[in-house]
Amino acid sequence: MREGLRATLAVSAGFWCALGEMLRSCAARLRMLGALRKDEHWPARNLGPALRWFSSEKDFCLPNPSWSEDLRHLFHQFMKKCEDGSWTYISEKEMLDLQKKASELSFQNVKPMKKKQFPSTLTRNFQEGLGFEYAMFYNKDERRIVCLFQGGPLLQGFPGLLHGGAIVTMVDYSISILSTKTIGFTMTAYINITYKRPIPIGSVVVINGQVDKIEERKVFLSSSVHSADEKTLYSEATSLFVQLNLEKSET
Ligand SMILES: CCCCCCCCCCCC(=O)SCCNC(=O)CCNC(=O)[C@H](O)C(C)(C)COP(=O)(O)OP(=O)(O)OC[C@H]1O[C@@H](n2cnc3c(N)ncnc32)[C@H](O)[C@@H]1OP(=O)(O)O
Repeated sequence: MREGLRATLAVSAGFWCALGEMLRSCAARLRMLGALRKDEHWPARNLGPALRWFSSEKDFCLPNPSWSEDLRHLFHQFMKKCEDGSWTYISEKEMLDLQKKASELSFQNVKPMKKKQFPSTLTRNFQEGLGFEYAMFYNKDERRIVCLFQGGPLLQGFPGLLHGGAIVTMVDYSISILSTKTIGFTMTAYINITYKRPIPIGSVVVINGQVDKIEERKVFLSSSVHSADEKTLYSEATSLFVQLNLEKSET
């Protein structure tokens, strides 16, 4: 009898969780689609606050209701690739740890922000589905990084298309994690990007970054941005990251 009751409660809890997830998913998709509606003046009404206060407890790299089927599909494909250890999933915690360590570095004339004022990195400051939705995977042996990226309506440039600055931001951030994981903290010295095709807002792209060459403190990288089906090459970039000379920057 008690077993039966427990099973009923478990089924019912599962049902409410699934229903809650479904409603959240619909709300996030509707919010994104509402923002994309052509007859709506931008900024769209009823979006709620567009910026979020960052919570370190949540892993924003995991699928959320605003993720499209394409993004979920690619995410699960890459999670499978992680099973043999060749690729590793980069969790939000790992990114936050890097960011925390980075915030401890001292730069000339830069006052570190107080912890309370400290939001996350640019790419995490938007509400779910409205800005940068992404997950990253790292291949240590091949010195590669893959970022699965879905850009939301707040990243609009031309109507319905992603702003080039948002694209290069995501490329830069991905390869900055790659170069940092390869030789320690680095900063972008330059990034040369060629935009070949426009990216529709809400579509999923795959950013591939790789280390081409390391010369002492210099890391040369190349990257590309493709559609999820790999048929369209949207952008290509070459860049130089320089490992921080901490002795110099601490003075
Ligand atoms: C995951 C993290 C999470 C952390 C938190 C999340 C962070 C995400 C951030 C994403 C990435 C960014 O946006 S970074 C932000 C944008 N970038 C910046 O603000 C960087 C500003 N620039 C600088 O601070 C500096 O110029 C550096 C650090 C890049 C380099 O200065 P330095 O350390 O004094 O090095 P320096 O001696 O000048 O140069 C070292 C070597 O590099 C060469 N070099 C230097 N700059 C260039 C250049 N533009 N083009 C060609 N070559 C160059 C020099 O010729 C030299 O070669 P040789 O003579 O040895 O052959």
